[in-house]
Amino acid sequence: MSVKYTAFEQAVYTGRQEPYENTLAQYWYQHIHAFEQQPIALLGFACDQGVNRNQGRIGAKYAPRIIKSALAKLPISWALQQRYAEQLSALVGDAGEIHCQDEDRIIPELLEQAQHQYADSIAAIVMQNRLAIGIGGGHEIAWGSFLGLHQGLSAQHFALNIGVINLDAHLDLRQDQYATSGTPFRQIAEYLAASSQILPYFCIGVSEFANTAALFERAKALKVKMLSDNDCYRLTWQAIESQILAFIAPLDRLYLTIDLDCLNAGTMPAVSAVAAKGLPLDFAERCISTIIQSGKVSVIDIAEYNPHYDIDGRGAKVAARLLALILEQQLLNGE
Ligand SMILES: N=CN[C@@H](CCC(=O)O)C(=O)O
Ligand SMILES: [Mn+2]
Ligand SMILES: [Mn+2]
Repeated sequence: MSVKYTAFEQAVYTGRQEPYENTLAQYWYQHIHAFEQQPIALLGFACDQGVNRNQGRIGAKYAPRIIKSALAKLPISWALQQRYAEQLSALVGDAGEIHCQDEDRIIPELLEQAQHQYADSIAAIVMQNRLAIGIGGGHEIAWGSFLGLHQGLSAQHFALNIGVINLDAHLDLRQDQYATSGTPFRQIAEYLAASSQILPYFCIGVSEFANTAALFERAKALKVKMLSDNDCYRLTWQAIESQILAFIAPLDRLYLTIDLDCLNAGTMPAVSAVAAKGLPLDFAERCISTIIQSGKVSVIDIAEYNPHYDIDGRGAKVAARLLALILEQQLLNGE
């Protein structure tokens, strides 16, 4: 029962062999290597402790390896190849995984240790001015991602007006006896409140049927900006985009976190808390593209994929597609 670090594993990155194709037949597995100086770093957070403490269905600790392996098999777009030509292998690095080795039991302090170790690695990436992409694990990854970003920016004395955008059916503002996958944004808000700062927090996709009135009351007290799952279906994209842009405008930096249970269950069956309604994948992708195009995103994570509940690997494909979209948007940004 301890926290363990494992480095980049070449064996995760395999895919089709196409020796008879032309040179445009390129896949991510051919171009992701150990993290050194690449502009984007992937960091796994293999952890079930947060979901277990939150009375959920465990299994998310297996996610980082499976999601990386699914990403490995996706092709690299024409646009990226045109832009980067011979440099494709210098774009994305794998910084390994932090494992919260909890043996499926609730263990005091172990999650906290894992979150701090993960945060330190995120901070190191942020200090190199690279984009850090965390792959959970449950949504307890969010406390580590934010802490890492905050520490990384503080160490460089950079502006700390950091906003959080969370694509999620849940507010994750729970009050509990300890940190869980349901508490990260309350933890962040309290951390900032200790230095009299307010957390700019925008939750997109929040469901009235998946959060108690106590949570909505806390969200109101913390001035959380929300778009409900119904809003996401019923408002025009123009109205939603303008809300996202208005939220981002006054901020210096952004932390984007994607809880996969924001998606409809057909698209994303592989989560602890399956959505009864859930957002369309296209909507989530539009939001993600708009947010990345702001150029302010320093840390992104994807949380809650649980392979135990996947159907024919479709959840892994969706998670990998979102990751590939993030890589593409970030790398083509500023064109
Ligand atoms: N990551 C957090 N998730 C949800 C889980 C809800 C559930 O298990 O039903 C939350 O705490 O609200
Ligand atoms: Mn959720
Ligand atoms: Mn969540």
